[in-house]
Amino acid sequence: MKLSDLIKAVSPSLAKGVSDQEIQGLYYDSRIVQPGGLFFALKGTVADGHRFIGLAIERGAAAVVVEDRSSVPTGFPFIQVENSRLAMALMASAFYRFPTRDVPLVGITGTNGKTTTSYLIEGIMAANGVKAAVLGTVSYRLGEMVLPASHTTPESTELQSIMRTMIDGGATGVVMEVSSHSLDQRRVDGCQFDVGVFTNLTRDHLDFHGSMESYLSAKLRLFKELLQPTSVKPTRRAVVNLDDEYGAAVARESVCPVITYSISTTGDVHAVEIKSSLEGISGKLVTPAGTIAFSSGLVGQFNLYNILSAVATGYALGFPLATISAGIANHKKVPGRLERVENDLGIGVFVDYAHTGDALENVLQTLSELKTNRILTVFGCGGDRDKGKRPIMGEIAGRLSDLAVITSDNPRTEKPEEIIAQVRAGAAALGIREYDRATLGEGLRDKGFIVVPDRRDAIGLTISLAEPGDIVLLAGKGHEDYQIIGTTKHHFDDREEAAAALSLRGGAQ
Ligand SMILES: CC(=O)N[C@H]1[C@@H](OP(=O)(O)OP(=O)(O)OC[C@H]2O[C@@H](n3ccc(=O)[nH]c3=O)[C@H](O)[C@@H]2O)O[C@H](CO)[C@@H](O)[C@@H]1O[C@H](C)C(=O)N[C@@H](C)C(=O)N[C@H](CCC(=O)O)C(=O)O
Ligand SMILES: Nc1ncnc2c1ncn2[C@@H]1O[C@H](COP(=O)(O)OP(=O)(O)OP(=O)(O)O)[C@@H](O)[C@H]1O
Ligand SMILES: N[C@H](CCC[C@H](N)C(=O)O)C(=O)O
Ligand SMILES: [Mg+2]
Repeated sequence: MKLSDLIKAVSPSLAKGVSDQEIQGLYYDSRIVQPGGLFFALKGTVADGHRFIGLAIERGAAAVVVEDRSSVPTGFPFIQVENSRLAMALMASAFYRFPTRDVPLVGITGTNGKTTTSYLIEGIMAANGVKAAVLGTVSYRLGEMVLPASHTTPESTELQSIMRTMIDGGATGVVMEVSSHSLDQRRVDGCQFDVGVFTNLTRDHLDFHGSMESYLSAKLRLFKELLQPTSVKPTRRAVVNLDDEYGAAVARESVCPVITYSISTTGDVHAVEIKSSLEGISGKLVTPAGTIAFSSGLVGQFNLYNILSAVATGYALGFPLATISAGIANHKKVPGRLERVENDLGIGVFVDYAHTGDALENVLQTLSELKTNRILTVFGCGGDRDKGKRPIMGEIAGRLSDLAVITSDNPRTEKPEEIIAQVRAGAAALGIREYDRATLGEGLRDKGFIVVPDRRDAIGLTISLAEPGDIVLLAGKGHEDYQIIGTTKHHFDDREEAAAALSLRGGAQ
């Protein structure tokens, strides 16, 4: 695409040397620039991309997009903009021929439930003959075409490129998770959403956002700015969880019509006659278009919320009720979300991605309502992430489990023992018993917790202790097949570790 065409996507404050040069690709990392590329200088949290302009030019960049032109060599073509990330998102959309103009696009934001909701919406779309590309934490996927996910929401250049590839490859719809980081960093500003979904807002990522207010305002961008009607998509909808503390604010701030959902009758979409067990949830869905029965293999009240958000989205997209209900029944299994590790020992082993206080509380609450015996929880907190959630998660795991096993979860560049000490403080403050291996060897007599820093060891120990009827929850890593220590990813999969520990007892299936 010619630079003179690409520049039309933005309103530069100044541009020099822009002509018909053919742009071969878009780059924000100087280290991978190819000849003929357009380099965006981004001011990051660690480095300032403007420092790497010289390097990008050496590697053959044809022009640069900058916020500050002082580091551009005299005579080199540049485009100066107020916000390089925003310019990159808009130009990426144009470069890849506006992928989201022609297909329905659903964006889901919120602290928890995005991945699960995206899989449910994929199922509803499929029941309506729409083949959806699903982009999020687990992978970037279109049917059998699966790309590994670097981020929950990729950077705009990757995002637009992936969507273009998937649409050309047969996608007729796109469902994507929209993380708060991506809203803050303008990764999705080149997207034309049809529906924006708000699931909930609870504590997470305060290392990045600083406060709940700024975390909320990042999420609100989707509803206040990105759902403005345009000539291409004049009818847009917001789908909002009215039961969440911040739901009313999101509904009030939305610039398009809002469809609310709730587990009480206050929501435009709600559910009645609910039956819930370890096998799943069933009942009736009430929508402005009528009422219909539903049944799902998903477990727990939090998943009822995910079902309601997906149903409200199906309704917002104008799908018939019967297809919505069929889609809910047939959705693709969500990897690592209350995923059962089968065994012959009568132990309920579940791998789950709960890595926030709210998620952990929800999943443990759900399991404790459904349990027949004890709950043993293995969990940790990620390094280089929100430190404040650590004691909170320690307290929740200690309070809602018979035994909480505190271990490591992606320590990254932090010292595992320091992370663990912060988690431990929350459990210890409950005044429950702290075990060590020797005292635990005598049996789990009282409710308590134990620190086992090595995750493999922690899983092995916990499974060796479990009795028939117990529930073992392995929380925090879900679908992840790695443990990040320092900056290196080592293969590690909770599901494989659990199966190995079960087979030591002769119980793996
Ligand atoms: C905190 C955060 O979101 N960081 C993202 C951010 O990096 P940054 O601002 O720190 O970048 P930086 O290192 O300061 O560098 C600034 C610029 O200089 C460039 N550079 C740097 C070095 C060099 O030699 N040459 C060069 O050009 C960099 O490519 C970058 O463009 O911009 C980068 C480029 O887009 C992202 O890859 C990076 O994601 C990092 C890897 C990350 O871990 N992000 C996580 C926290 C994240 O985004 N998570 C969310 C959601 C999680 C959830 O909801 O659970 C997600 O959507 O995945
Ligand atoms: N609606 C919900 N409310 C609260 N907790 C939930 C909800 N749905 C799922 N959870 C819990 O949160 C965990 C993560 O769920 P899911 O992956 O769907 O959320 P997510 O928003 O995509 O998370 P992430 O931001 O990390 O990608 C689940 O494993 C479960 O424990
Ligand atoms: N996308 C989230 C996932 C956290 C999962 C947990 N296993 C951890 O590493 O903290 C993040 O990067 O904060
Ligand atoms: Mg997710």
